Amino acid sequence: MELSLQISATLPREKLLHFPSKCNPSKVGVLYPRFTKHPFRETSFQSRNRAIVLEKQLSGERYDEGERSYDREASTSSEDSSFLSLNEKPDRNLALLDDYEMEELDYEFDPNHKSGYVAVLGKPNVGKSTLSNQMVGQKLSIVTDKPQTTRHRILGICSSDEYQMILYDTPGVIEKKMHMLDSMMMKNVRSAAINADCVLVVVDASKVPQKIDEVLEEGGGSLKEKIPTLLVLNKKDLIKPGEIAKRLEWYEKFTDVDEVIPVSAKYGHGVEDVKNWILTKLPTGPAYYPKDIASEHPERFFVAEIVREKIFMQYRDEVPYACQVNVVNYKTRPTSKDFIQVEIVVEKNTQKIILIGKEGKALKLLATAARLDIEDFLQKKVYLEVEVKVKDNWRQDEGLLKHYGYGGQIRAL
Ligand SMILES: Nc1nc2c(ncn2[C@@H]2O[C@H](COP(=O)(O)OP(=O)(O)OP(=O)(O)O)[C@@H](O)[C@H]2O)c(=O)[nH]1
Repeated sequence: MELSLQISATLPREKLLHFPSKCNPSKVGVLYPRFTKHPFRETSFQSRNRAIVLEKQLSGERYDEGERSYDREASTSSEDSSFLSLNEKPDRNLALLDDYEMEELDYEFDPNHKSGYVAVLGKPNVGKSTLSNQMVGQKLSIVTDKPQTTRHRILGICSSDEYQMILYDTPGVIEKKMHMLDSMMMKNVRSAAINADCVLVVVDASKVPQKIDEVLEEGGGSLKEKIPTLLVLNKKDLIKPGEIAKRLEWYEKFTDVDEVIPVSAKYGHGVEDVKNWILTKLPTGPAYYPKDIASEHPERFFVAEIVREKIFMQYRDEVPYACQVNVVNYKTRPTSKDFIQVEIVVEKNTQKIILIGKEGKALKLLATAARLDIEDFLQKKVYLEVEVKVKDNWRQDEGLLKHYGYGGQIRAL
């Protein structure tokens, strides 16, 4: 029989001060509030294409392949509007505005404006998410002290008046692929570098230096042209200055990268140098996305990620890795708190029992910690309901994995 327990997140904030000793809340900063992305907002290239297609449809004129991509999107979106593709890099030309749009949007064309895609690669736990979050200026990827917490490519957007960098924070490159989930995650890593204008390979400075061939191979080995590559020597705060110089020398000598920059992503040291290096590699061109958005992912994606982060903080060993978090219902209610229903899928009943805890206490603690962060992120009060379900071997089930968003698409509605 399917055992099920629903918990609403109503523990008072004070109770949260008593986290179990194994989790360290200070490791996870809350930086959500500046997020301004609306999930259904069109990007400039989408709106431009929509205008062209509609205009040509009205006049009976044929439209070309590039333009038709909007049309296809429009026709599939009515049947399957709940999915958002993460694989395609938009055509740079489509981001260009015509004279009419420039006037309409009061847009001044800057011929020196730079824009492009940056893939952030590296082994698990080296600090890729921390670096990406620092660059974007807010927390988009979950950061924990456990390896392999990032499961999706997170598209973070870092804009200023002069540039727009689109960052793909990827799951760490893993050698042993234990589950189909691992293989599907690696597939996403591969396509990240294929789409990139430059690549950052992040390594942990506190560890013995290692060749990065495998990381580069997973990240885009089949590419004919070499993409400009920066080696980011992260966690420099953990070693002595003399050691940093030795590591730097080793990586310059034994890897085929264009430059090595030591940083401490956690404390923001050297992050500006990384940005400056990227700027020298990005082509000139207009912004791909409106300047005020920080991610292409919809809010519900981040809600699920926040719950997942809290699971990593609160539970031990294999349990967090066996959890999949899905937002199954998300209702915005203008006159009361938003209603969010989340399911946590685990593989075994024993994991479910651990998640729920004695008299449901552990799940209640988890739900409350998640609710507080979700409220910070959304900047409004929510009613959060959390349910735990068992789905045998979900990490090996291709159909389920695609449904959960590991096939390059995520649910947007
Ligand atoms: N001391 C120190 N710790 C850091 C630094 N950057 C990241 N960390 C810590 O390293 C751990 C892993 O960081 P993440 O950013 O989650 O690493 P990741 O490479 O994205 O990990 P995966 O999700 O496994 O791919 C966290 O505990 C971070 O706080 C740094 O510059 N200095």
